[in-house]
Amino acid sequence: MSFASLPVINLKSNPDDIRQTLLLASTTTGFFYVSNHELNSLQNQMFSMAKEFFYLPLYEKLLYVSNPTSYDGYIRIGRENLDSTNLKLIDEKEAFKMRESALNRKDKLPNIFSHEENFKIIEQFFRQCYDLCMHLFQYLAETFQIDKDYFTSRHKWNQKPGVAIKLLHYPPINQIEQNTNVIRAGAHSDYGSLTLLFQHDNKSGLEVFDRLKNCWYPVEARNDMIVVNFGDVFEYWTKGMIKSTIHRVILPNNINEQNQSRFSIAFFCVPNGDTLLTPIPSKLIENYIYTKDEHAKHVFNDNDGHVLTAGEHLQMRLSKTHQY
Ligand SMILES: O=C(O)CCC(=O)C(=O)O
Ligand SMILES: [Fe+2]
Repeated sequence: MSFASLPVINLKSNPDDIRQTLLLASTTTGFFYVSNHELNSLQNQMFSMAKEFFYLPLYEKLLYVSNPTSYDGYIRIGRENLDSTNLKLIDEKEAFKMRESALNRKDKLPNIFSHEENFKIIEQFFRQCYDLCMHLFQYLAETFQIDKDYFTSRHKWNQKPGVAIKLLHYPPINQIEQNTNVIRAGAHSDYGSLTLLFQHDNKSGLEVFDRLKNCWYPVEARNDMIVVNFGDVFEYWTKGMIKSTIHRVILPNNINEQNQSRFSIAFFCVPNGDTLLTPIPSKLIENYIYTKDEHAKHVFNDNDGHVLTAGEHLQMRLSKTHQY
């Protein structure tokens, strides 16, 4: 398993192979590709919709601006800066975030998303991303020799804070003011349990950080494969055995790509809010020697003995990266 070429989980391969690759990927790179999934056409429809939204004039997008209680809605450039260790670094991206509860408040969504056909696509996309995560969780539970429903029972659909979709647009960099300290998405780990990342038009820029070698590796953008990564929750649940790998999106150095937008879509799977971030009851974890990792400072900060819940952790991380 290497960061230079991320492992691939072929969903149509045999379950033993899937379990084995999943265990290796989760404990080494924390990132892998999923091939042979069934989200291709939905994903393309989601990208068309996202483009239509981001090309609206700013004043229209601002009608749906996100707020510090829910963090849902439109996030304008500079308002979410993912590297919370470098407050001067600005993320040149705009985003639109919807939690699954947005599906119950259709009238509050921009017309592009509430329009009947598009709304159906969003619903299906939510559901299929969620089902894919649950499927991977069952394999993972088997790998760790715990109850098959251990993870899925902590991710009940329709419970707070709820899974979320984030549409992302990174504008062409010739539109960026000179002399500013910018990146497309600052270095960060994800806050939930699992993230599905859909890339588009083969636009590169995503990089993953190898803690052992202390260097960054590019992740090839593949339209046909989903990039999947583990978030902080699994790092807590497994005493650091599963890695919540740090990643970022850099500005392109290729002049062609500099003049173009980059679009991506993230699906964030998060456990139900009251889920405790205590180690899973697996023999593999019991025997695992917990080493406090310098790169997991964001995860293992001192909580004075208080056991965090997934909801508290999420809120804490969100409040550090959003400016209002
Ligand atoms: O746009 C990308 O490729 C990555 C985005 C990301 O990592 C995030 O929003 O958490
Ligand atoms: Fe991320």
